[in-house]
Amino acid sequence: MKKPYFPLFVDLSEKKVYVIGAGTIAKRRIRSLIDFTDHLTVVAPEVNPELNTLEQEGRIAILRKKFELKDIVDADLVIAATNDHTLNNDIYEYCIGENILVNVCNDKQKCDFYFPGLAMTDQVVVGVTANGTNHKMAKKVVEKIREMLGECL
Ligand SMILES: C[C@@]1(CC(=O)O)c2cc3[nH]c(cc4nc(cc5[nH]c(cc(n2)[C@H]1CCC(=O)O)[C@@](C)(CC(=O)O)[C@@H]5CCC(=O)O)C(CC(=O)O)=C4CCC(=O)O)c(CCC(=O)O)c3CC(=O)O
Ligand SMILES: NC(=O)C1=CN([C@@H]2O[C@H](COP(=O)(O)OP(=O)(O)OC[C@H]3O[C@@H](n4cnc5c(N)ncnc54)[C@H](O)[C@@H]3O)[C@@H](O)[C@H]2O)C=CC1
Repeated sequence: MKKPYFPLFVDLSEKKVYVIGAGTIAKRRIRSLIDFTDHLTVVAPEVNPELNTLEQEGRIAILRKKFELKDIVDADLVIAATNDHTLNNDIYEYCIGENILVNVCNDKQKCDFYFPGLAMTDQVVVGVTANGTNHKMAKKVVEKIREMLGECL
């Protein structure tokens, strides 16, 4: 049986994180990531309005353009979250070749790491995965943990 993924708590504060795509899925991931890095760049021609606000607040940078591989030459971590699956796959292939950690949101086989559901307070960070098998269960567990942490505050 495949072994579960280890919950490694990583210092992303100085890492260059790129999210390609700026739709529904990307927005949720960006909302999670901004608490962990000051170097988050989004590349997409169409951008969810909530992300414009984060840009105005200086919390993310946005390149409003179609993605090109040269956009991520200095990347440490990449999330491919466009609705173009061929492009997501190209991003995956490039990142694997360049040893850049990559997550492709529409294909769990193309993820160096899974994106966790997050529950956070000032003192605690909890990340939850169902090992790629059940994002609905991950969501349910996260909601329970959020309630529990809320009760402790
Ligand atoms: C494997 C994984 C890889 C990765 O890292 O991308 C992956 C993969 C996929 N997700 C899909 C769809 C959706 N995922 C969500 C939500 C979440 N997905 C998350 C993680 C992961 N998703 C990774 C580990 C999963 C695990 O732990 O088992 C969470 C935890 C974190 C986050 O994304 O922020 C977050 C819940 C927590 C939270 O909300 O707090 C919703 C919305 C919802 O559920 O409300 C939908 C819309 C559909 C719906 O509504 O059903 C599909 C499309 C196929 C399908 O529909 O099944 C795939 C592709 C595939 O499975 O191959
Ligand atoms: N939203 C959902 O609930 C689910 C989404 N998915 C998958 O997740 C992926 C993303 O879904 P959503 O966020 O809902 O899509 P969306 O349609 O909301 O957003 C797509 C984003 O990709 C960007 N994009 C398209 N072509 C691009 C290019 N050449 N360069 C840069 N950016 C480009 C668009 O500008 C847009 O910001 C898709 O592959 C979809 O199949 C799968 C299951 C559920």
